[in-house]
Amino acid sequence: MLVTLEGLDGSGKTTVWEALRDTYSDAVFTREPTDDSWYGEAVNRAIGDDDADPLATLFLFTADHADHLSRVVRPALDAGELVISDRYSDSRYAYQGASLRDSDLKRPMEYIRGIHSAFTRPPDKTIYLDVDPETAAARSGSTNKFEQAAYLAEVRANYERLIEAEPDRFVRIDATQSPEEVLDEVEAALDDILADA
Ligand SMILES: Nc1ncnc2c1ncn2[C@@H]1O[C@H](COP(=O)(O)OP(=O)(O)O)[C@@H](O)[C@H]1O
Ligand SMILES: Cc1cn([C@H]2C[C@H](O)[C@@H](COP(=O)(O)OP(=O)(O)O)O2)c(=O)[nH]c1=O
Repeated sequence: MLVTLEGLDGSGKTTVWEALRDTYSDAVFTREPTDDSWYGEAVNRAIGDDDADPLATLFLFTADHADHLSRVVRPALDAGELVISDRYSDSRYAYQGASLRDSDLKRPMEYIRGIHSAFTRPPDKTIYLDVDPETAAARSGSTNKFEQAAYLAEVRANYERLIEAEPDRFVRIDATQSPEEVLDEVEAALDDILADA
């Protein structure tokens, strides 16, 4: 089973993801962008470059996803493992859908979802940590171009469109709560997901 964690920078995904490793120690924990491949390194170069071309950045993230699927996700799922990924394809739809809003692409998010539909492995469930852009930007320290409140507001709107399109796949968690409360709710949601599997 593939469960993904999604949310704005600063929503608390990594904090939750780290804590879950103790509770679900048999699961395969992974993330996007990957941190163990040259594809992921190329992505992080683009993240750190304010002049990086947005369309080229989309394809770097997508290349990293293709490698992540073949090297990590599909083998683990084929072995019957529970896979928990900190960010996955919804981040591409939400973030690059926003960063390409002024491009020649008429409907960027739909274009990106179309590219992925030819090869991706959709999540079975997605836990969405919901937080307002101002809180998210304040927590993340606005350290990179993706962490600015105005941009995060567009990303959040894209996430809401994804949730509206697939309400049964998403579990919304109020991430403005304390870390302990957020983690309690995420673990309860994950237990429910696994019980229904
Ligand atoms: N529920 C929370 N309430 C307040 N601060 C939080 C919460 N969750 C995480 N943080 C803090 O916010 C910052 C970003 O958390 P992180 O888990 O890295 O978020 P993300 O991976 O979603 O960007 C960290 O300093 C973390 O300690
Ligand atoms: C996976 C992914 C991440 N991102 C962005 C979100 C983050 O700002 C940045 C790096 O992701 P990450 O290292 O997960 O940052 P954070 O832990 O703060 O969420 O890349 C995309 O724009 N598209 C993607 O497909």
